[in-house]
Parts: sequence; C-alpha cells; structure tokens
Amino acid sequence: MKFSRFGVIDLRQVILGFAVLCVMVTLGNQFIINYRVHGQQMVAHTLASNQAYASKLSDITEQFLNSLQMQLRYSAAQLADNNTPKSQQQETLRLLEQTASFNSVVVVNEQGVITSTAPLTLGVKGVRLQSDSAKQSLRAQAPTIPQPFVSPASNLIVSPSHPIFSADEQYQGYIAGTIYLHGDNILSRLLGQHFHNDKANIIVLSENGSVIYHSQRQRVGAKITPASPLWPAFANAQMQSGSEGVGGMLVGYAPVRTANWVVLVGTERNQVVESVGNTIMNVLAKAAPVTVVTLLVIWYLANLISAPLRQLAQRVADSSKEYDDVPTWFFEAKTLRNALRTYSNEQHQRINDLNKASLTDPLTGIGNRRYMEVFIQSMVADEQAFAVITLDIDHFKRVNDSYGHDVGDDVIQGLGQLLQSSCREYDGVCRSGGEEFLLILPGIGKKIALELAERLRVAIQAHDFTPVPQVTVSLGVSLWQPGCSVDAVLKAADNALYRAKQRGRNRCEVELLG
Ligand SMILES: Nc1nc2c(ncn2[C@@H]2O[C@H](COP(=O)(O)OP(=O)(O)OP(=O)(O)O)[C@@H](O)[C@H]2O)c(=O)[nH]1
Repeated sequence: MKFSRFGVIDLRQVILGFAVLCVMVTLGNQFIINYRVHGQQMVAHTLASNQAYASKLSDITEQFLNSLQMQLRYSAAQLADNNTPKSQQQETLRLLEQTASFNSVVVVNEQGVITSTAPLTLGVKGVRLQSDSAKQSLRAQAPTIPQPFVSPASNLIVSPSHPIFSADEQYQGYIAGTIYLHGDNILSRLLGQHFHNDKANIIVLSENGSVIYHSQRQRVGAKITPASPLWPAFANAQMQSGSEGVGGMLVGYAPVRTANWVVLVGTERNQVVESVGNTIMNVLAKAAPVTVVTLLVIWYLANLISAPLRQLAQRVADSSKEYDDVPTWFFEAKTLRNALRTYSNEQHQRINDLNKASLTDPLTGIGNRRYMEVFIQSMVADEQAFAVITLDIDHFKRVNDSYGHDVGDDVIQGLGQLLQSSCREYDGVCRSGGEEFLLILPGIGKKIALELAERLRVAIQAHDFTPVPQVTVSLGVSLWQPGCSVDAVLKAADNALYRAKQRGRNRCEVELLG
C-alpha cells in the first residue's frame, strides 16, 4: 500500500479503495444471490420440464404400443379365416415389411411352437418356446406385452402379441412382433428423435425394472434394483407421473399403462447448477467493461476531490507557500483553504510581533541588546568593518533622585529617540542596559566615529529634557575590523567610556585594538 509523504494513506487511495471494495462486494453479493435464486429456479424448472417430457414420451410410447397392437390384431384377423402355413408366411412377411414396426414377426401355435417367421432366415421355425413371456402370451389368450426376454435367436426382445382365434372361436396360438432392444429398432428411433436436450437421460423400464430403452444404449438390458438411486422414482412412476431429486439426479417420470412400463427423464443436478454458474459468470464478464469504466470514473473523481485537500495539506506542511492558487471547486475544500489562509496569516503576524518584541526595548522602542547581537553577527558574517560607540548618562542616579523614576524613564526614552534620529538608517542603535546605549556604525573609521561621538555629546547636552535642566553623557569609541574579536572591541569601547567618566564625564574617549 502506498503512503503519502506524511506517512498515512491519502484520501484518493481511500476513496478508490472504498470504491473497489463496494464494487467487489456488490458483484460478489449479486453472484451469490443470483446463484442461489437462479439455481433453485433452474432445479424447479428442470424437474417440471423433465416431468412434462416424461409424460410426453409416455404418451408417444403408449400410442406406439397401441398401433403395434392394432397391426397385430389386423394380422391375427387375417389368419383367423385362413391359418395355413402359406398364409402365415405371407402375413408375417407383409407385417414385417409393410409396417417396418418390428425387427421380426413370428406365428406361434397353441402348443407354443413357432410355425412361421419373418424373416425366413431367423432360424427358429419349429422351436418350442419355453420363456415366461411366451407362456404368458399363451396363457392370456389376449393381447399381451410381456416382459423383455432373450429370444431363442439370442436377442433381447420385447414381443407384443395378439391371439389368433378361428372363425368358430377356437384358440390357435398367437402372432407376435419382436423389437430387438439392443439393435436398431423403431422404439429407440421414436424416443431418440424426441430427445429434448442433450443433458437429459431418457430411460424406459419394464414392469420388473429391466431397461428397455436408455439414451446410453449400452445400458439397455440392465436391471435396476431397490438399491439403485432411481428405484424410488421407478416405484412412484408405476402409479402416476411426477418428479423428484434422487441421488444427484433431477428425475421426471410417467407410467406407460398399456405395458406397465415407466419412462424416466433424468438430468444431473450438478450440470444444472454448473450451467447457472456459467450463465452468471457470463453476465459478470459482459458487465466487466462497464465496471472498469465505473472504476476509472471513480478514480478520476477521487483525484478531483482529493487534489485540493492534498495541495492544502502540502501547503500546511510547507508553510512558505501561499494558499490562493489551490483550486477549490467544492465547498468543504474552499472553507478549509480560507480557514488555513486566515490561520496562516495570523501565525505570520504573531511570529513577526514576537520577533519584533524579542528584539525591541519596550521603553525606548529602539533595539535591545539581543538586537545588537544579531546586528553585529550580520556585520561580522559580511566582514563589514564598523565603529562602536558606548554611551552612558552622567550622574543619572541624581536625575532619579531629584525628579523621580518616571522622569528618569522619560529622559532614557528621549535620549533613545534622539540617538535613533541622529544615526543613519542602516546604523544599529540599541539600549544595552539601564542608562547605557550602544551604537554600531558600519563602514566608519576612527576619525568619523570620534566626530560623530562628539556631535552626539554636544547635541545631547543641548537637548531639552525638561524638567531636567541638562543631561550630559560620556562616550567610549572603538573600531572592529575583520579578524578582530567582537568581545575585545566591545570591551575596548567600555574601557574608553570608563576613562571618559574618570576624566570628568561629558566627554569622548577612544580605545583601539592592537
Ligand atoms: N528611571 C530609571 N532609572 C534607571 C533605569 N535603569 C537604571 N536606572 C538608574 O540609573 C542609575 C545609575 O546609577 P549609577 O550606576 O550609580 O551611575 P550614575 O548615577 O549615572 O553615575 P555615573 O554613571 O557614574 O555618571 C541608578 O540609580 C539606576 O536605578 C531605568 O530604566 N529607569
């Protein structure tokens, strides 16, 4: 994570991060809700459509079986009046070839012996049928669709049959068409062509659970047991149509009542849910460009919002800069800028006042000793030679004693102003102590300095300090040049002043170094 130079995340990153978080949470939330809602809808929809489809296939199968029975009934009627070997042969061939409904056709006499076959190559003529199905057909002496069984020609078959009765109502056996469940047969063509979607499996089961038709052909002939996950659906389907989720499958089912078969249409639940996930991912992928554009807009706005605040923060950190050119296009930033500008101005004023106060003598308004130190340092730094004049009021104690302390203050104040007005603008004038003053005069040599000191002495003596009749001062002069010690020069000036006092006051003395 990137931090600003102030050590914290900046506003732009906060806004952008928040926006990204919002987008992610919204998209994630949408995905989960859509996944759940659409998932449930798709499961319900798949169950309903599988049930409807199973019912439809059941109807088709029912109609198909009825049409087979009608064909067999017609053939049985033909043989009723003329049940000779030749007519049997002609009828079985006609039924096989004209209708194309069966893989083979056989005529079985009342003893269960095959008396005629089509095609002739079937090779089972004269065979006595032993299967339960054959016995069931013989026993019933009625139209029958027995359980699937393995024929004498080793084919797994379903064989609807119709009894043959002579004109005088004598039972003469039956005619049966066979459908080879493992081979290409009309039933699988019929069910296969109505295949409604490639994810669903269609299963047709006989009464005993044998697989008569399966979308995966290799499963034909298998048998489901009570242990099979499909068993509950199979059991329910024998009674009525319906749908249920069983063993990870969404199964719709319906009975085929003519034959006691059931039709199951099953879709794997995972495939349904997976397709919902894929659909939602597709939707999200299509929404991605808009999401990216939205984030870019947010990024742009984040920049726009944070720019003034960032600049203000930088100005605060770097107080030398002004605030006026910070662009503030929204209320909060503008208010903040104005407040900062006011605060900054006040601060500058306060610092100036403090600086001034720390360098100014409050009584006279001229510089104090600290001011003089700063002044001398700048002269020394510039290697600018200067003259020093120290000045002390003579017998000032007497002034205080005679006229009071306030008058003494007035004298000090008046003298300060007199000195200030007597010096050049760039000279340093300060009150260095009680009634002591110090003058720093850049670029002045000994002669001029002495002349100036004398002129000051005379001017002060002549100045009106009413009620004090006359004020005189003693002065000490010295000179500083690059390489000299400032302390030594100040000491020399003090020495000269001391000498002036010693020698009677109201006079100037000079002391130079070296
Ligand atoms: N009114 C007033 N008096 C001050 C101030 N600072 C110092 N003084 C007085 O100045 C006087 C200085 O006295 P001294 O040091 O004895 O010197 P002086 O009387 O001037 O005598 P010499 O300097 O020897 O001529 C003292 O009485 C101080 O109280 C001030 O700010 N105001």
